[in-house]
Amino acid sequence: MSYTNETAAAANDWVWVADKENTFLKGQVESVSDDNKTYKVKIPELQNKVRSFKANDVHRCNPVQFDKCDDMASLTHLNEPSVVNNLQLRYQDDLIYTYSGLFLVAVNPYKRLNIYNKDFVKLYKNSTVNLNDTSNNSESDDDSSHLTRSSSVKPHIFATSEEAFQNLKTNKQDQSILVTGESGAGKTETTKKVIQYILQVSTSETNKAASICFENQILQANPILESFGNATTVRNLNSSRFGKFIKINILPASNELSGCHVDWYLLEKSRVVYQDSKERNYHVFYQFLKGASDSLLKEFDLNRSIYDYGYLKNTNHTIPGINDKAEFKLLDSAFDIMNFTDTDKKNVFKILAIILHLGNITFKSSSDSSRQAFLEEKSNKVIGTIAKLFGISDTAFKDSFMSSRVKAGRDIVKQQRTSSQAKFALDALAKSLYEMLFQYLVNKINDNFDVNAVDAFEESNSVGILDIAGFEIFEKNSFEQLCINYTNEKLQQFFNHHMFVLEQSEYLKEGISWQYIDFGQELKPTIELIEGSSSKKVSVFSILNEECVVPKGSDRSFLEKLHRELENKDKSADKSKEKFKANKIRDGFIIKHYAGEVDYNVDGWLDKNKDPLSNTIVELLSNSSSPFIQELFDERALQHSNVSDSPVKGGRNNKSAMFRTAAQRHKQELQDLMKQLDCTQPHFVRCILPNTNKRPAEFDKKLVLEQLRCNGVLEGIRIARSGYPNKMDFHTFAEIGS
Ligand SMILES: Nc1ncnc2c1ncn2[C@@H]1O[C@H](COP(=O)(O)OP(=O)(O)OP(=O)(O)O)[C@@H](O)[C@H]1O
Repeated sequence: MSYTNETAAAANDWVWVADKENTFLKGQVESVSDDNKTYKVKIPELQNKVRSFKANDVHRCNPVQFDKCDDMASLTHLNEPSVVNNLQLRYQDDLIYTYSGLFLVAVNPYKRLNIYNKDFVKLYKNSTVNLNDTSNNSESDDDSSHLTRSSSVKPHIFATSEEAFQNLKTNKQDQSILVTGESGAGKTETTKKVIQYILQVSTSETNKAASICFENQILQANPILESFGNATTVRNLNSSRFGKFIKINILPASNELSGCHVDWYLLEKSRVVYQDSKERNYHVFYQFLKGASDSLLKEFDLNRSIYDYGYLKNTNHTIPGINDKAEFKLLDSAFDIMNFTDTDKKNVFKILAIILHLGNITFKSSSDSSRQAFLEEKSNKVIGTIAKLFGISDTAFKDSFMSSRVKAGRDIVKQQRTSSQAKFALDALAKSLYEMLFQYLVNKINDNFDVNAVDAFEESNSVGILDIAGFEIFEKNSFEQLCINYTNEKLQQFFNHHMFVLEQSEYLKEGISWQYIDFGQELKPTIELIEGSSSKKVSVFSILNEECVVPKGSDRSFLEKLHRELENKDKSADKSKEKFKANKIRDGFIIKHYAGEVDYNVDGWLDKNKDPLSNTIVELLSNSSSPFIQELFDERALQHSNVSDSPVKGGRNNKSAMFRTAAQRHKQELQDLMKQLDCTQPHFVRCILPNTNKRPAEFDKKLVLEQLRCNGVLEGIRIARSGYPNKMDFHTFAEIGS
């Protein structure tokens, strides 16, 4: 990437040069070719060897007074190596937070730093400065104040939290803090720090008891979300496998906490039935089996050995530093604090037990030519246990996954499934149940906050913290990556547009005539390619949804249609088509995202997008004799009917027909999120993974650079530089001029 306003280097200048092994090295320019295209540079780290470089691979170093600078936007020479070098120098001194214009960059320290205690809260409390202060000579008519972080305190997540809190109080406007980054980069820890800070500065003096009780509840929602939504992965021992948006409501007049609400996105439900080697299922399964009482386990026909369960037995059972038994105790008390009754808790554990048993239904390898599924002998007992827990009959349950109903002309006929089809149906049920359980838990947490909401009649404002995975480019990219990359594309668009609005208002305030480009528009073609628009009906999602309902639709027919409809063969002016490329060699397609080209493979996309549950099983369970199971499936059916284009027909038993595809659901949820974010004043945090070994003090420059390219930090710099890159307040300008 090159930066338009970067000044070219001359002889004797110190520069950064590209280097395969070290990412970049420092050197001194010996000479520049007449056409300014080639540089000869002497490199001390390579025994003063002189090497030739193309101009694009040579970037000027900053004067030493800029070393470890707090805000990288102030660097004289703003280029990739300078940004990475500044972060590295700071990281070595445990300065993990750095500003880059509107971004707060946070590099994971992988060690406890003593920078989050009460003294630090005190330091940052009331530390913002008012940009509209008259002493700043601003002639703005705008009567809202803009409180921003002060340069007298060091960059910190508390400074960003304080900025949000003060703007909420002063302008009575909702705030958002958007935290993104790779897995293990520190998003969840950062989110917790924001919550910790907001809770500490917003505690009301007048209603202290109520406030502390509420604070406790907000903090206790976390163990529940982590037990059910986090798992050990290769990257992170406690990885959140879902995105969340936590809104903390505050009464601006009294600073009192008044409520809280959690929304969640993209739970990785495949983990319930399958985990990569060295990874685990969701924490709660291990906590439950290790920590529950003997009588509770007996009630659900479970025993303690993790090796006895198909969905757990191939996973790492013990993780150093994680005590599942102790965590179960914490979960149990979190349930109590969140007002879950004993019956509620039993219902939750019952679903976990059903899922564990579902993984134990196994099939004989079939020798018969029909390839019809045959159960292993011991599975009949498991089926009996599951049916009892579900509150349905054994035979009806067995029938629901051993056979399917297919349309033959006007009739519906029963067809026996093969063992892999039956296993697929069972796994689908386990995954859906887990997702429904997660939804139930979040609903219950939110209901509890609503009941405890302080002074519901007074208007409150919120600080919303979004903790969501950043852009993903893996070796193999599937539907899940498309959803997360599409989300990040939208969030980047939101950032670019926000920056545009801010810059534009600056120029207007100063009376500068300037045609500023809305960089948010640059992302539109990619977003439209994925989700479609009123003018562009055909998109990746629309084709995928269509293939899920047409007879004989398959991953292959989906891919063929994508190539047919979206490839820009006629070189039309359709900008979104420029963002699409077929990849015939790898059975997939390529999308040009802002963060780079991503190669998607379409294996399994139709199954991932469709309702994984058959009508038969939904009907069966919504008529269960267990009120909880019935309610769970009623809830699901209601969700479907709310968004369905067609009205509910045929009453209760027809509810399963109202399903939304995963793509439709995610598109809708994202639209709702963006609508909420649009009404907030946003703040942006980018978490950075410094190494893949989870080690303190290790800084992998290449890894960091890749993240800065993907997470919009370098994009932000590019945009800033396309306007007036350096801004000076009036006094300084006058001083320099005189
Ligand atoms: N500010 C911090 N101070 C100390 N340790 C930290 C900090 N941030 C992150 N860590 C360490 O890094 C680990 C991973 O962080 P975290 O779980 O927040 O990552 P994440 O970005 O939320 O990952 P995922 O997307 O997988 O959930 C933490 O468990 C902790 O050990």
